[in-house]
Amino acid sequence: MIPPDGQPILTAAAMRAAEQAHGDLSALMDRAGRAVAQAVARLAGPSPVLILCGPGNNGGDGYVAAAALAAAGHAVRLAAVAPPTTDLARAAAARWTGRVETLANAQPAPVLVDALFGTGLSRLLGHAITAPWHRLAAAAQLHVAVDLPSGIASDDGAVLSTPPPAQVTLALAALKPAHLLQPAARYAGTVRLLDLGIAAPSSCHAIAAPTLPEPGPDSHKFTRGMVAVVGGAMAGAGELAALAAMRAGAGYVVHLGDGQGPPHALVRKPWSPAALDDPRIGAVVIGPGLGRDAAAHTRLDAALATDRPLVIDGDALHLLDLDRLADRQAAAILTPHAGEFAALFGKGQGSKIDRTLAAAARARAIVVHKGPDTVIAAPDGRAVVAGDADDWLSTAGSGDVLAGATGATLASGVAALDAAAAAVWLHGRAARRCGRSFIADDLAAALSRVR
Ligand SMILES: NC(=O)C1=CN([C@@H]2O[C@H](COP(=O)(O)OP(=O)(O)OC[C@H]3O[C@@H](n4cnc5c(N)ncnc54)[C@H](O)[C@@H]3O)[C@@H](O)[C@H]2O)[C@@H](O)CC1
Ligand SMILES: [K+]
Repeated sequence: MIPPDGQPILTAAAMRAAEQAHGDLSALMDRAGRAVAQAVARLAGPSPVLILCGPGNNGGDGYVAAAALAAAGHAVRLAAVAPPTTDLARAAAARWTGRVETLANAQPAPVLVDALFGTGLSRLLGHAITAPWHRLAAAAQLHVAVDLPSGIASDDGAVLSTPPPAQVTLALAALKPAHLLQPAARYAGTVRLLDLGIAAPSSCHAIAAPTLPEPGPDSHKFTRGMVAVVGGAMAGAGELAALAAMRAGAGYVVHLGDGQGPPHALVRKPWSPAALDDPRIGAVVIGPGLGRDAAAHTRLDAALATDRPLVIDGDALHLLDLDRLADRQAAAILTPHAGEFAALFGKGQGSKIDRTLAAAARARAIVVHKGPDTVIAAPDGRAVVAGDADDWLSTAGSGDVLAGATGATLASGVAALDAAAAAVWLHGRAARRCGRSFIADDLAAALSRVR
């Protein structure tokens, strides 16, 4: 049971291609079912298990798992929604010599295993399936999904039919987008990967703890990374971003604009375009509290005209002409939430991952598409997905904190995609450290503890 951090994410088609390339599908199902049995046995302890099997290969995994649990002496029953329809599932079902109960009449068990549908789900689940399944799940103490919670769309995380939430989802061979994308991910509970020994290459991965440069004996404030935050109409938002940049590890942070007060470590200068010419600046953060007036336009213009790496957030995203990015050599990271993303890139097509990749290609920049799930995409087709954001992050200023943290990681010298992913990771972890009803200032402070 491998944690999802850093693991490849595959669409259903890519997963099928990886299975085909492996060749021996029956051996693969055998491995999958046994791995599920082992995981369920560990989770269930001595408690009796009821496995619900669908007609396809997800159900096939369920039959193999049931046979393996029974062979190990575990109390296990099985209920099916329909007879198996694939050769693989039929062969798997033949290995289960126990009784096959109907879903409608099945009695509850303390541990319920959902092997109804996986990556092959193609339509809504009927009431004849959902009603007894919800009844059985409500009576169970532990609900485990095989590969995916049934009823959710593997590739885009849509919920076709609302499943009873699982506490644990056992992803087979690789993660699927729905394990991390909302709204599906909230039904998956804790996701654990079962390694089936097949190569599952992907340019899309789950977020993982970053490797960021550590200060050494020869470090000084400018080698740690210098960040310039462009202030604007709402000075507090820019200052919050500046504070976050300091807490995320930047050695020197300057706020260009109005505003005063602590922290004393923050360097304050009045806005001037010339201030951006300092060659020591490793990243310019623009957008938090910038406003949308003529002055804001001028400041964004000046930032785009520099050769410094940029983090573009908030108001600056509303003023941004994407074509201006095409001529720039230095990296740019855009951090839109859903509304800003739609305004900049339109509705788009496909999953949040597809749409963010298309946006990154269009902008020729790293795009951090924020939300309860955050997708970070690069123009070269790589993507990183962060699931399960802390719900308490829905607080004013949390985006400013992310923008500032991104300035720090970008100024530290790591590649732009890694810098963006690192900041998202630090931000997410900081939120967890803050507990409940925290404010953005607490979040910025917690970045130090996460670093
Ligand atoms: N990833 C891997 O390496 C492996 C995957 N395997 C399993 O194979 C699964 C995919 O199997 P399948 O492609 O057979 O797909 P599923 O088992 O997910 O479902 C397909 C079957 O369900 C029917 N169906 C789809 N939606 C329905 C609905 N709403 N109501 C009623 N029937 C519906 C289809 O007509 C088809 O018969 C994976 O999720 C995984 O569990 C394993 O067996 C082997 C290893
Ligand atoms: K399932």
